Amino acid sequence: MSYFNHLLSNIQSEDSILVRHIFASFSDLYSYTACRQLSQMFLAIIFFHISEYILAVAIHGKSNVTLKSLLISKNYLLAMIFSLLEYFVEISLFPALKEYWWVSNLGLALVLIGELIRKMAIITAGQSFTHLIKIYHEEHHKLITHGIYRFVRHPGYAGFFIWSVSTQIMLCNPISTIGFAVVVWRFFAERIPYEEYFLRHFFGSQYEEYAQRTPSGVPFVK
Ligand SMILES: C[S@@+](CC[C@H](N)C(=O)[O-])C[C@H]1O[C@@H](n2cnc3c(N)ncnc32)[C@H](O)[C@@H]1O
Repeated sequence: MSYFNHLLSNIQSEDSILVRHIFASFSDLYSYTACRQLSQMFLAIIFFHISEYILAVAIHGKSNVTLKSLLISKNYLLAMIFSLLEYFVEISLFPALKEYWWVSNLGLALVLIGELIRKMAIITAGQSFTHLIKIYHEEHHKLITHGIYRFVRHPGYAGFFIWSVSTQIMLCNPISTIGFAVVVWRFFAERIPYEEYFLRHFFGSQYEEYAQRTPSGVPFVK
């Protein structure tokens, strides 16, 4: 009996050494830092795209919404893949860079703020908020100047700008933080005048007055 107990305890202690060894190697590869930051990133992305689609269906009806409302383009995918590559290279070569928790947590807070601003815009504008820019005036398209649109003219874009750049701050990715800021800013700096050309056409002086008293919401875009 005592022999078996001895054998059992030997096996248990050898097992636990082995298990600890496996866990140590596993945690080297997938450290707490990487697990937490990457989980936050994937949750942020999944929540953003699925909620965009669900809101579009809820507001415009399923028959008027396509998978394009998931807002996943080829360029967007490439940017996200680049940012993950940057993350893996940096966590392997300069792991200390990912340990600036105040930076990562600030990014997380801004991701939530950006998401909230964008979703407030979509809900406030309702049917007037379409993922494709309207170039013909439809009857149900009303000028929205209340709620979050009282403070900025493009809360949907401002929210996305904050959200996308902050995903990179959250990952402590310096190159992608700058890259995302430049690319997303340029995209909106071109899109806003184009969108407003039609809004001025649809709503005339009403839009002009609104634009005069309300900032765009995207930095350095008038
Ligand atoms: C993707 S939504 C973005 C809306 C807005 N730019 C924003 O960032 O919240 C684009 C559509 O919203 C419409 N839109 C933009 N501002 C609007 C406003 N203040 N009132 C009504 N429709 C607006 C545009 O005509 C366009 O078809």
